[in-house]
Amino acid sequence: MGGTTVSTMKQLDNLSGLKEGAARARRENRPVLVSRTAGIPSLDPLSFFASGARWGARNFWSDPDRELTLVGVGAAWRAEAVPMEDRYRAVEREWEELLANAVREPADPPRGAGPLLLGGFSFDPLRTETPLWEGFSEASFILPRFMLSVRKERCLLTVNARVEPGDDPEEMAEALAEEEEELIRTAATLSVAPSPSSYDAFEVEPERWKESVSEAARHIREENLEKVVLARELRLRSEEPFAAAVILKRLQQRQPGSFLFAMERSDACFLGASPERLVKKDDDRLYSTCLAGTAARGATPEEDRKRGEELLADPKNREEHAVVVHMIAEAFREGCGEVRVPDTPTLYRVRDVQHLFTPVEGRSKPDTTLLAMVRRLHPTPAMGGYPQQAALDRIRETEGMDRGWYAAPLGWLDFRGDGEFICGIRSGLLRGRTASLFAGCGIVGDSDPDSEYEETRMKFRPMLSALGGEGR
Ligand SMILES: C=C(O[C@H]1C=CC=C(C(=O)O)[C@@H]1O)C(=O)O
Repeated sequence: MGGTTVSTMKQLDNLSGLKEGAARARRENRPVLVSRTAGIPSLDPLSFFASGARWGARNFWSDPDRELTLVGVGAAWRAEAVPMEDRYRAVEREWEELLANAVREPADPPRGAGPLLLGGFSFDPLRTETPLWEGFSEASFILPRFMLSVRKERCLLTVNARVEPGDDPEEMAEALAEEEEELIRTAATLSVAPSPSSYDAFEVEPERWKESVSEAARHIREENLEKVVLARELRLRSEEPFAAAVILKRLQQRQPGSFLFAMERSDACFLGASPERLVKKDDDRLYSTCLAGTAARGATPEEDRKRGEELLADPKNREEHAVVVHMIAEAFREGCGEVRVPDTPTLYRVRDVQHLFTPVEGRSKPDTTLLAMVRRLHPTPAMGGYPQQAALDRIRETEGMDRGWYAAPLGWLDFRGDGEFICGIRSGLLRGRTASLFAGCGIVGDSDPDSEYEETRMKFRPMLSALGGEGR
Protein backbone atom coordinates (compact mmCIF):
# COMPACT_ATOMS: atom_id res chain seq x y z
CA MET A 1 0.00 0.00 0.00
CA GLY A 2 1.45 3.39 -0.93
CA GLY A 3 2.05 6.16 1.62
CA THR A 4 -0.73 8.42 0.29
CA THR A 5 -3.36 5.70 0.58
CA VAL A 6 -2.37 4.84 4.16
CA SER A 7 -2.44 8.47 5.13
CA THR A 8 -5.87 9.01 3.50
CA MET A 9 -7.31 6.08 5.43
CA LYS A 10 -5.98 7.36 8.73
CA GLN A 11 -7.30 10.81 7.91
CA LEU A 12 -10.78 9.33 7.48
CA ASP A 13 -10.40 7.38 10.75
CA ASN A 14 -9.70 10.61 12.60
CA LEU A 15 -12.18 12.81 10.80
CA SER A 16 -15.56 11.92 12.30
CA GLY A 17 -14.46 12.49 15.91
CA LEU A 18 -12.67 15.71 15.01
CA LYS A 19 -15.76 17.01 13.20
CA GLU A 20 -17.89 16.26 16.22
CA GLY A 21 -15.26 17.86 18.49
CA ALA A 22 -15.06 20.98 16.31
CA ALA A 23 -18.85 21.38 16.34
CA ARG A 24 -18.90 20.96 20.14
CA ALA A 25 -16.01 23.42 20.60
CA ARG A 26 -17.87 26.04 18.51
CA ARG A 27 -21.13 25.45 20.34
CA GLU A 28 -19.63 25.61 23.84
CA ASN A 29 -16.95 28.13 22.90
CA ARG A 30 -14.22 26.18 24.67
CA PRO A 31 -11.60 23.59 23.70
CA VAL A 32 -12.70 19.98 23.28
CA LEU A 33 -10.54 16.87 23.62
CA VAL A 34 -10.96 14.32 20.82
CA SER A 35 -9.44 10.91 21.51
CA ARG A 36 -9.42 7.93 19.18
CA THR A 37 -8.08 4.46 20.03
CA ALA A 38 -7.51 1.67 17.51
CA GLY A 39 -5.57 -1.60 17.28
CA ILE A 40 -2.30 -1.51 15.32
CA PRO A 41 0.18 -4.20 14.24
CA SER A 42 2.72 -5.21 16.85
CA LEU A 43 5.39 -2.56 17.62
CA ASP A 44 8.32 -2.54 20.04
CA PRO A 45 7.54 0.08 22.72
CA LEU A 46 11.18 1.18 22.88
CA SER A 47 11.33 1.71 19.12
CA PHE A 48 8.17 3.78 19.42
CA PHE A 49 9.80 5.79 22.24
CA ALA A 50 12.97 6.33 20.20
CA SER A 51 11.13 7.36 17.05
CA GLY A 52 9.06 9.85 19.07
CA ALA A 53 12.16 12.01 19.75
CA ARG A 54 11.02 14.56 17.14
CA TRP A 55 7.81 15.27 19.12
CA GLY A 56 9.51 15.40 22.54
CA ALA A 57 7.53 15.32 25.81
CA ARG A 58 7.96 11.52 25.82
CA ASN A 59 6.79 9.35 28.71
CA PHE A 60 7.45 5.65 29.20
CA TRP A 61 5.83 3.34 31.74
CA SER A 62 5.93 -0.39 32.24
CA ASP A 63 4.80 -2.48 35.20
CA PRO A 64 7.06 -5.14 36.80
CA ASP A 65 5.42 -8.08 34.94
CA ARG A 66 5.50 -6.12 31.65
CA GLU A 67 1.75 -6.71 31.41
CA LEU A 68 1.10 -3.09 30.57
CA THR A 69 3.48 -0.75 28.78
CA LEU A 70 2.56 2.83 27.90
CA VAL A 71 4.56 5.14 25.67
CA GLY A 72 3.43 8.71 25.17
CA VAL A 73 4.86 10.94 22.45
CA GLY A 74 4.24 14.68 22.08
CA ALA A 75 1.70 16.65 24.07
CA ALA A 76 -1.95 17.22 23.18
CA TRP A 77 -2.47 18.93 26.52
CA ARG A 78 -0.50 19.59 29.74
CA ALA A 79 -1.50 20.05 33.35
CA GLU A 80 1.16 21.93 35.29
CA ALA A 81 1.21 22.96 38.95
CA VAL A 82 -0.27 26.24 40.01
CA PRO A 83 1.87 27.69 42.86
CA MET A 84 0.32 27.60 46.32
CA GLU A 85 -2.61 25.43 45.28
CA ASP A 86 -3.28 21.87 46.36
CA ARG A 87 -1.33 20.39 43.43
CA TYR A 88 -3.07 16.99 43.53
CA ARG A 89 -6.52 18.53 43.49
CA ALA A 90 -5.44 21.07 40.84
CA VAL A 91 -4.40 18.31 38.40
CA GLU A 92 -7.57 16.39 39.14
CA ARG A 93 -9.78 19.45 38.57
CA GLU A 94 -8.16 20.35 35.24
CA TRP A 95 -8.42 16.72 34.10
CA GLU A 96 -12.11 16.51 35.06
CA GLU A 97 -12.80 19.75 33.15
CA LEU A 98 -11.07 18.52 30.02
CA LEU A 99 -12.85 15.16 30.15
CA ALA A 100 -16.28 16.65 30.77
CA ASN A 101 -16.95 17.45 27.10
CA ALA A 102 -14.44 15.07 25.46
CA VAL A 103 -15.22 12.95 22.40
CA ARG A 104 -13.96 9.35 22.83
CA GLU A 105 -13.84 6.79 20.04
CA PRO A 106 -14.69 4.13 21.12
CA ALA A 107 -16.57 5.45 24.16
CA ASP A 108 -15.13 2.69 26.36
CA PRO A 109 -11.53 1.89 25.34
CA PRO A 110 -9.74 -0.95 27.21
CA ARG A 111 -7.75 -0.35 30.41
CA GLY A 112 -4.50 1.45 29.70
CA ALA A 113 -5.79 3.04 26.48
CA GLY A 114 -7.89 6.10 25.63
CA PRO A 115 -7.33 9.53 27.20
CA LEU A 116 -4.71 9.13 29.91
CA LEU A 117 -2.25 11.44 31.68
CA LEU A 118 1.39 10.52 32.31
CA GLY A 119 3.64 12.50 34.64
CA GLY A 120 4.56 13.23 38.19
CA PHE A 121 4.91 15.51 41.17
CA SER A 122 8.10 16.80 42.75
CA PHE A 123 9.18 15.26 46.05
CA ASP A 124 8.79 18.46 48.09
CA PRO A 125 7.17 21.63 46.74
CA LEU A 126 8.80 23.62 49.58
CA ARG A 127 12.36 22.55 48.73
CA THR A 128 15.07 24.98 47.68
CA GLU A 129 14.99 24.67 43.91
CA THR A 130 18.18 24.48 41.85
CA PRO A 131 18.72 24.63 38.03
CA LEU A 132 19.39 20.85 38.07
CA TRP A 133 15.66 20.07 37.82
CA GLU A 134 14.71 22.80 35.34
CA GLY A 135 11.61 21.67 33.41
CA PHE A 136 10.34 19.37 36.18
CA SER A 137 7.74 21.39 38.01
CA GLU A 138 5.81 20.62 41.21
CA ALA A 139 3.25 18.77 39.09
CA SER A 140 3.57 18.07 35.39
CA PHE A 141 1.23 15.77 33.49
CA ILE A 142 1.01 15.21 29.76
CA LEU A 143 -1.85 13.90 27.67
CA PRO A 144 0.20 12.46 24.78
CA ARG A 145 -0.53 13.36 21.19
CA PHE A 146 0.20 9.71 20.36
CA MET A 147 0.17 6.91 22.90
CA LEU A 148 1.10 3.29 22.36
CA SER A 149 -0.44 0.85 24.86
CA VAL A 150 0.87 -2.70 24.87
CA ARG A 151 -1.17 -5.05 27.00
CA LYS A 152 -0.69 -8.80 26.88
CA GLU A 153 1.06 -8.48 23.47
CA ARG A 154 -1.81 -6.45 21.97
CA CYS A 155 -0.91 -3.00 20.61
CA LEU A 156 -3.31 -0.07 20.65
CA LEU A 157 -2.64 3.45 19.48
CA THR A 158 -4.50 6.38 21.01
CA VAL A 159 -4.42 9.70 19.14
CA ASN A 160 -5.42 12.77 21.17
CA ALA A 161 -6.16 16.25 19.84
CA ARG A 162 -7.34 19.39 21.51
CA VAL A 163 -9.78 21.14 19.19
CA GLU A 164 -10.20 24.88 19.71
CA PRO A 165 -13.32 26.77 18.58
CA GLY A 166 -12.64 27.72 14.94
CA ASP A 167 -10.19 24.85 14.22
CA ASP A 168 -10.62 23.10 10.87
CA PRO A 169 -11.21 19.35 11.49
CA GLU A 170 -10.10 18.36 7.97
CA GLU A 171 -6.76 20.14 8.30
CA MET A 172 -6.25 18.58 11.75
CA ALA A 173 -7.10 15.09 10.47
CA GLU A 174 -4.58 15.48 7.65
CA ALA A 175 -1.78 16.68 9.95
CA LEU A 176 -2.43 13.90 12.49
CA ALA A 177 -2.56 11.23 9.80
CA GLU A 178 0.80 12.33 8.36
CA GLU A 179 2.47 12.43 11.76
CA GLU A 180 0.99 9.07 12.81
CA GLU A 181 2.20 7.46 9.66
CA GLU A 182 5.72 8.85 10.04
CA LEU A 183 5.89 7.81 13.70
CA ILE A 184 4.75 4.25 13.06
CA ARG A 185 6.86 3.82 9.94
CA THR A 186 10.00 4.94 11.78
CA ALA A 187 9.16 2.80 14.84
CA ALA A 188 8.67 -0.29 12.67
CA THR A 189 12.14 0.00 11.17
CA LEU A 190 14.13 1.26 14.14
CA SER A 191 15.62 -1.09 16.69
CA VAL A 192 17.14 0.09 19.95
CA ALA A 193 20.47 -1.64 20.44
CA PRO A 194 22.63 -0.81 23.43
CA SER A 195 26.19 -0.06 22.44
CA PRO A 196 28.91 0.10 25.11
CA SER A 197 29.35 3.56 26.61
CA SER A 198 31.60 5.01 29.25
CA TYR A 199 31.51 7.86 31.71
CA ASP A 200 33.36 9.48 34.60
CA ALA A 201 31.55 9.36 37.93
CA PHE A 202 31.89 11.95 40.75
CA GLU A 203 30.63 11.35 44.25
CA VAL A 204 29.00 14.54 45.50
CA GLU A 205 30.52 15.36 48.92
CA PRO A 206 30.53 11.83 50.43
CA GLU A 207 32.06 12.88 53.77
CA ARG A 208 29.47 15.62 54.25
CA TRP A 209 26.70 13.08 53.52
CA LYS A 210 28.05 10.69 56.17
CA GLU A 211 28.11 13.59 58.67
CA SER A 212 24.46 14.30 57.85
CA VAL A 213 23.66 10.63 58.61
CA SER A 214 25.35 10.91 62.06
CA GLU A 215 23.52 14.17 62.69
CA ALA A 216 20.14 12.66 61.68
CA ALA A 217 20.74 9.60 63.90
CA ARG A 218 21.52 11.93 66.84
CA HIS A 219 18.27 13.88 66.19
CA ILE A 220 16.34 10.60 66.14
CA ARG A 221 17.83 9.59 69.50
CA GLU A 222 17.13 12.99 71.06
CA GLU A 223 13.96 14.27 69.42
CA ASN A 224 10.48 13.32 68.36
CA LEU A 225 11.65 11.69 65.10
CA GLU A 226 11.61 7.94 64.45
CA LYS A 227 13.13 7.65 61.01
CA VAL A 228 14.42 9.85 58.20
CA VAL A 229 15.45 8.90 54.65
CA LEU A 230 18.60 10.67 53.47
CA ALA A 231 19.67 10.53 49.85
CA ARG A 232 22.75 11.47 47.91
CA GLU A 233 23.72 12.20 44.33
CA LEU A 234 26.29 10.68 42.01
CA ARG A 235 27.15 12.80 38.98
CA LEU A 236 28.27 11.28 35.68
CA ARG A 237 29.82 12.84 32.61
CA SER A 238 30.14 11.10 29.27
CA GLU A 239 31.76 11.90 25.90
CA GLU A 240 28.45 11.25 24.11
CA PRO A 241 24.97 12.43 25.12
CA PHE A 242 23.14 9.83 27.23
CA ALA A 243 20.33 8.21 25.22
CA ALA A 244 17.16 7.48 27.20
CA ALA A 245 15.93 4.71 24.85
CA VAL A 246 19.20 2.77 25.13
CA ILE A 247 19.23 3.09 28.93
CA LEU A 248 15.60 1.93 29.11
CA LYS A 249 16.52 -1.06 26.97
CA ARG A 250 19.25 -2.09 29.42
CA LEU A 251 16.90 -1.57 32.37
CA GLN A 252 14.31 -3.71 30.61
CA GLN A 253 16.86 -6.49 30.16
CA ARG A 254 18.45 -6.26 33.60
CA GLN A 255 15.69 -5.23 36.01
CA PRO A 256 12.77 -7.65 35.79
CA GLY A 257 10.51 -7.17 38.80
CA SER A 258 10.79 -3.36 38.70
CA PHE A 259 8.60 -0.69 37.15
CA LEU A 260 10.35 1.07 34.27
CA PHE A 261 9.74 4.74 33.74
CA ALA A 262 11.06 7.68 31.73
CA MET A 263 9.66 11.19 31.72
CA GLU A 264 11.04 13.73 29.32
CA ARG A 265 10.59 17.42 30.07
CA SER A 266 12.24 19.99 27.74
CA ASP A 267 15.83 18.77 27.15
CA ALA A 268 16.04 16.41 30.13
CA CYS A 269 14.75 12.95 30.94
CA PHE A 270 14.17 11.43 34.37
CA LEU A 271 14.19 7.65 34.24
CA GLY A 272 14.74 4.53 36.27
CA ALA A 273 13.67 1.07 37.40
CA SER A 274 11.78 1.39 40.66
CA PRO A 275 10.62 -1.65 42.65
CA GLU A 276 8.27 0.48 44.76
CA ARG A 277 4.57 0.96 44.02
CA LEU A 278 3.03 3.91 45.84
CA VAL A 279 -0.59 3.19 44.92
CA LYS A 280 -2.57 1.54 42.17
CA LYS A 281 -6.31 1.96 41.57
CA ASP A 282 -8.27 -0.55 39.53
CA ASP A 283 -11.97 0.29 39.81
CA ASP A 284 -12.60 0.20 43.59
CA ARG A 285 -9.48 -1.84 44.39
CA LEU A 286 -6.47 -0.05 45.85
CA TYR A 287 -3.01 -1.56 46.22
CA SER A 288 0.19 -0.30 47.81
CA THR A 289 3.58 -1.72 48.71
CA CYS A 290 5.67 -1.32 51.82
CA LEU A 291 9.24 -1.79 50.73
CA ALA A 292 11.89 -0.77 53.26
CA GLY A 293 14.81 -2.57 54.84
CA THR A 294 17.61 -3.63 52.52
CA ALA A 295 20.36 -6.25 52.18
CA ALA A 296 22.76 -7.20 49.40
CA ARG A 297 22.10 -10.23 47.17
CA GLY A 298 24.38 -13.19 47.79
CA ALA A 299 26.95 -14.48 45.28
CA THR A 300 25.53 -18.03 45.57
CA PRO A 301 21.92 -19.20 46.17
CA GLU A 302 22.99 -20.36 49.63
CA GLU A 303 24.52 -16.99 50.55
CA ASP A 304 21.52 -15.17 49.04
CA ARG A 305 19.11 -17.16 51.18
CA LYS A 306 21.24 -16.57 54.29
CA ARG A 307 21.32 -12.80 53.72
CA GLY A 308 17.56 -12.80 53.18
CA GLU A 309 16.97 -14.69 56.42
CA GLU A 310 19.28 -12.31 58.30
CA LEU A 311 17.36 -9.37 56.85
CA LEU A 312 14.03 -10.85 57.96
CA ALA A 313 15.42 -11.30 61.48
CA ASP A 314 17.28 -8.00 61.78
CA PRO A 315 15.69 -5.65 64.39
CA LYS A 316 16.97 -2.40 62.79
CA ASN A 317 15.55 -3.28 59.37
CA ARG A 318 12.32 -4.65 60.89
CA GLU A 319 11.87 -1.37 62.75
CA GLU A 320 12.45 0.68 59.57
CA HIS A 321 9.91 -1.53 57.79
CA ALA A 322 7.28 -1.51 60.55
CA VAL A 323 7.15 2.32 60.48
CA VAL A 324 6.27 2.18 56.77
CA VAL A 325 3.60 -0.50 57.20
CA HIS A 326 2.00 1.43 60.04
CA MET A 327 1.73 4.67 58.04
CA ILE A 328 0.51 3.08 54.78
CA ALA A 329 -2.09 0.98 56.63
CA GLU A 330 -3.36 4.14 58.38
CA ALA A 331 -3.66 6.01 55.07
CA PHE A 332 -5.55 3.04 53.59
CA ARG A 333 -7.93 2.91 56.56
CA GLU A 334 -8.83 6.56 55.88
CA GLY A 335 -9.48 6.01 52.17
CA CYS A 336 -10.91 2.48 52.18
CA GLY A 337 -13.74 0.51 53.68
CA GLU A 338 -11.81 -2.74 53.91
CA VAL A 339 -8.03 -3.10 54.32
CA ARG A 340 -5.79 -6.18 54.21
CA VAL A 341 -2.26 -6.08 55.67
CA PRO A 342 -0.20 -9.24 56.29
CA ASP A 343 1.31 -9.49 59.79
CA THR A 344 4.89 -10.22 58.73
CA PRO A 345 7.01 -9.09 55.80
CA THR A 346 8.43 -11.34 53.12
CA LEU A 347 11.39 -10.69 50.79
CA TYR A 348 11.33 -8.83 47.49
CA ARG A 349 14.41 -9.53 45.41
CA VAL A 350 15.67 -7.42 42.53
CA ARG A 351 18.97 -7.84 40.74
CA ASP A 352 21.21 -5.89 43.09
CA VAL A 353 19.40 -5.88 46.45
CA GLN A 354 16.68 -7.57 48.48
CA HIS A 355 14.07 -5.75 50.54
CA LEU A 356 11.53 -6.44 53.24
CA PHE A 357 8.12 -6.39 51.54
CA THR A 358 4.52 -6.09 52.75
CA PRO A 359 1.68 -5.62 50.23
CA VAL A 360 -1.36 -3.60 51.36
CA GLU A 361 -4.79 -3.87 49.70
CA GLY A 362 -8.11 -2.15 50.18
CA ARG A 363 -11.51 -1.44 48.69
CA SER A 364 -11.83 2.29 48.16
CA LYS A 365 -14.67 4.36 49.59
CA PRO A 366 -16.82 5.78 46.78
CA ASP A 367 -15.28 9.29 46.93
CA THR A 368 -11.63 8.17 47.25
CA THR A 369 -9.74 9.17 44.13
CA LEU A 370 -6.31 7.95 43.04
CA LEU A 371 -4.71 11.37 43.52
CA ALA A 372 -6.35 11.76 46.94
CA MET A 373 -4.56 8.53 47.91
CA VAL A 374 -1.29 9.82 46.44
CA ARG A 375 -1.69 12.95 48.55
CA ARG A 376 -2.37 10.89 51.69
CA LEU A 377 0.56 8.56 51.15
CA HIS A 378 3.35 10.78 49.84
CA PRO A 379 5.98 10.78 51.18
CA THR A 380 5.74 7.41 52.90
CA PRO A 381 8.34 6.72 55.59
CA ALA A 382 10.24 4.68 52.96
CA MET A 383 10.89 7.90 50.98
CA GLY A 384 10.75 10.62 53.67
CA GLY A 385 10.60 9.31 57.21
CA TYR A 386 8.32 9.38 60.23
CA PRO A 387 6.57 11.44 61.50
CA GLN A 388 6.18 12.91 58.03
CA GLN A 389 6.52 16.63 58.79
CA ALA A 390 9.46 16.31 61.16
CA ALA A 391 11.22 14.08 58.61
CA LEU A 392 10.65 16.58 55.77
CA ASP A 393 12.08 19.37 57.93
CA ARG A 394 15.18 17.27 58.66
CA ILE A 395 15.65 16.46 54.95
CA ARG A 396 15.40 20.15 54.04
CA GLU A 397 17.94 21.03 56.73
CA THR A 398 20.55 18.29 56.39
CA GLU A 399 20.38 16.58 53.03
CA GLY A 400 21.89 19.47 51.06
CA MET A 401 20.51 18.23 47.71
CA ASP A 402 17.65 19.19 45.41
CA ARG A 403 15.57 15.98 45.17
CA GLY A 404 13.40 17.31 42.36
CA TRP A 405 11.38 14.28 41.21
CA TYR A 406 13.59 11.69 42.91
CA ALA A 407 11.52 9.54 45.35
CA ALA A 408 8.42 11.43 44.20
CA PRO A 409 5.06 10.07 42.93
CA LEU A 410 5.23 9.29 39.19
CA GLY A 411 2.62 7.52 37.13
CA TRP A 412 -0.54 7.60 35.09
CA LEU A 413 -4.21 8.41 35.50
CA ASP A 414 -6.90 7.51 32.97
CA PHE A 415 -10.34 8.92 32.10
CA ARG A 416 -12.06 6.47 34.47
CA GLY A 417 -9.93 7.59 37.43
CA ASP A 418 -7.87 4.38 37.40
CA GLY A 419 -4.09 4.33 37.25
CA GLU A 420 -0.92 3.70 39.16
CA PHE A 421 1.81 5.71 40.89
CA ILE A 422 5.28 4.58 41.95
CA CYS A 423 8.05 6.17 44.00
CA GLY A 424 10.73 7.49 41.62
CA ILE A 425 13.75 5.72 43.13
CA ARG A 426 16.68 3.77 41.51
CA SER A 427 16.62 6.63 39.09
CA GLY A 428 18.61 9.29 37.32
CA LEU A 429 18.20 12.56 35.50
CA LEU A 430 19.79 12.80 32.05
CA ARG A 431 20.64 16.12 30.45
CA GLY A 432 22.89 15.89 27.41
CA ARG A 433 26.26 14.49 28.46
CA THR A 434 25.57 14.66 32.19
CA ALA A 435 23.52 12.43 34.44
CA SER A 436 22.65 12.71 38.12
CA LEU A 437 21.82 9.47 39.90
CA PHE A 438 20.09 9.39 43.28
CA ALA A 439 19.93 6.86 46.10
CA GLY A 440 18.84 7.07 49.69
CA CYS A 441 18.27 4.96 52.75
CA GLY A 442 16.28 4.93 55.93
CA ILE A 443 18.17 6.25 58.98
CA VAL A 444 17.15 5.24 62.51
CA GLY A 445 18.76 6.03 65.88
CA ASP A 446 21.54 3.43 65.66
CA SER A 447 22.38 3.82 61.95
CA ASP A 448 26.04 3.68 61.05
CA PRO A 449 27.14 6.24 58.39
CA ASP A 450 29.58 3.85 56.67
CA SER A 451 27.07 1.04 56.26
CA GLU A 452 24.37 3.47 55.06
CA TYR A 453 26.88 4.78 52.56
CA GLU A 454 27.52 1.22 51.36
CA GLU A 455 23.77 0.70 51.04
CA THR A 456 23.43 3.73 48.75
CA ARG A 457 26.30 2.32 46.66
CA MET A 458 24.26 -0.86 46.13
CA LYS A 459 21.20 1.18 45.20
CA PHE A 460 23.16 3.11 42.54
CA ARG A 461 24.12 -0.14 40.79
CA PRO A 462 21.02 -0.65 38.61
CA MET A 463 21.37 2.78 37.03
CA LEU A 464 25.18 2.66 36.82
CA SER A 465 24.90 -0.62 34.98
CA ALA A 466 22.15 0.65 32.67
CA LEU A 467 24.17 3.72 31.79
CA GLY A 468 26.79 1.40 30.43
CA GLY A 469 29.30 0.99 33.23
CA GLU A 470 29.64 -1.28 36.26
CA GLY A 471 28.34 -4.84 35.86
CA ARG A 472 27.74 -4.52 32.10
C1 LIG B 1 15.05 5.60 49.12
C2 LIG B 1 15.43 4.50 48.50
O1 LIG B 1 15.00 3.25 48.89
C3 LIG B 1 13.93 3.06 49.79
C4 LIG B 1 13.19 1.89 49.32
C5 LIG B 1 13.45 0.62 49.75
C6 LIG B 1 14.34 0.43 50.82
C7 LIG B 1 14.86 1.49 51.51
C8 LIG B 1 15.76 1.27 52.66
O2 LIG B 1 15.98 0.10 53.04
O3 LIG B 1 16.31 2.23 53.20
C9 LIG B 1 14.48 2.88 51.20
O4 LIG B 1 13.52 3.28 52.14
C10 LIG B 1 16.32 4.53 47.31
O5 LIG B 1 16.54 3.48 46.72
O6 LIG B 1 16.77 5.63 46.95
